[in-house]
Amino acid sequence: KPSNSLCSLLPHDEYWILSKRIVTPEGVTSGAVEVKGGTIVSVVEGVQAGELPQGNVVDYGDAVVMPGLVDVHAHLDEPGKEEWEGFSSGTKAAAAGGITTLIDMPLNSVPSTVSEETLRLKVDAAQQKIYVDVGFWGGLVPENAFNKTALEGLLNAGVLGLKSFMCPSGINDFPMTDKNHIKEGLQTLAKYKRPLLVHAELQLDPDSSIELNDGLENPQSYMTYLKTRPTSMEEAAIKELLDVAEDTKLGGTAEGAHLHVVHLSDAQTSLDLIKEAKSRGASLTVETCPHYLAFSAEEIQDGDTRYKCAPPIRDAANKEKLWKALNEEHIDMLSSDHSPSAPELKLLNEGDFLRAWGGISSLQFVLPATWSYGRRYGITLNQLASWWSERPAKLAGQDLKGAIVSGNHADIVVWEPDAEFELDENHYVHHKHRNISAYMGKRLSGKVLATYQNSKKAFPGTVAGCRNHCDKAL
Ligand SMILES: NC(=O)N[C@H]1NC(=O)NC1=O
Ligand SMILES: [Zn+2]
Ligand SMILES: [Zn+2]
Repeated sequence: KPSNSLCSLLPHDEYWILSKRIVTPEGVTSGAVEVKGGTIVSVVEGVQAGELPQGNVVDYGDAVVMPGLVDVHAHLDEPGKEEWEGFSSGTKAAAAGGITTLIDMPLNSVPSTVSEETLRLKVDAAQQKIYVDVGFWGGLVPENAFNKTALEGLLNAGVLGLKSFMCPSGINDFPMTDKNHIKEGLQTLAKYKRPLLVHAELQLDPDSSIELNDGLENPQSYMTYLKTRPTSMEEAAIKELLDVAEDTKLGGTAEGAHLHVVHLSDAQTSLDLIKEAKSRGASLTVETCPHYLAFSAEEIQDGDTRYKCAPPIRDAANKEKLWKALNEEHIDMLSSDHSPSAPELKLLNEGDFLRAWGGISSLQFVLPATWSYGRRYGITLNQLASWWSERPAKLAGQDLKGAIVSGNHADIVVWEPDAEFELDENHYVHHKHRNISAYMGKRLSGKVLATYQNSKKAFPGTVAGCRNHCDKAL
């Protein structure tokens, strides 16, 4: 149930969104998207405002009309960690950033979403608070991995798939899984034709970070942190995963299940291993996140723990390779991995990279961030729609989302690629804590003008002619 403080669009059940740049799977076209009862009825090519019923038309000129973003990886932290983020602040940030569907991760809230009961707590906590569509991943943890009844209960209760960690997650009630847990979990997922999302880092030598903690190296230097999580950790995890990925092939023991590697940072051997497994027929996809594409380790200032995340942001050469892999379709999609904490845990005063919370806060800015840094690599609007909408919708099993085609949900973002803005103190940020976001202080291009979700306008809330709760809207 969405928030009832949402502002509905125009006082019409049917309306047209007009633009010279509508991004459809066939390409960019000029015309109108016809919406009725929250569904896209048609894309009318070449039509002009004057040819449509007056009053029911919003003409956006040459602003881009694109499918709303589907963020398959965000941590909203409710219930239990309301002081970190929340359904209300998080989904307002999503709407303001052009995200119309967000799939919440099973950890960082208390309790973690690892059973039917804990999923109910999530759903209850979200009631009346959400401004965009929200779905949930469940957790695959040692406790439920060999318990088919428990996993089926969780899947029957509505999680869209499962997520597991191959290294310590930093959350006590979300322990890591090994290869055997994953192999077993995939058997159940096969029956439901659902994916397993994996945080693929494997700690080879647990002692290495202790040495660094002993003060031998400067904990305020990002390079020190980088040494604690080398690319070999991603490589080792992916190597183990590839074994079980074989099971997802046609005719394999887990045919129907799907493996998805979250937030890939290493664009070299780890990516090569993924490519190989794909070519052998494994049902496998991989995502990366805007922070790996926007920033590089060399430019992170000493003590600026806003940039601490796992896996870490690597060097500039790696960043170039990530863009190349995206452009060549070896990386399938993007996600935010919005993972904020209470500001105190970022230890911004001490600037200790080894002890600060690892997680990037970015939700509201992922579209302009991808565009601002990506336009230098010649990315197209259709690529953006594919990485941010079409493929993530498919991963989450949302067949009626992710593309502007008739019959789909009217989930739409309207944005202006050439409009620039400064993320300074005057910029309205909906995240619970603006100061911990890695993008604050940056200048970005790509301004979201409006976000439509089903029969509503989710952002901005105040619309001419709307008499519905505008005071409470965004
Ligand atoms: N628990 C949690 O959100 N961890 C995330 N943070 C991060 O930087 N990487 C993650 O997996
Ligand atoms: Zn992770
Ligand atoms: Zn995450």
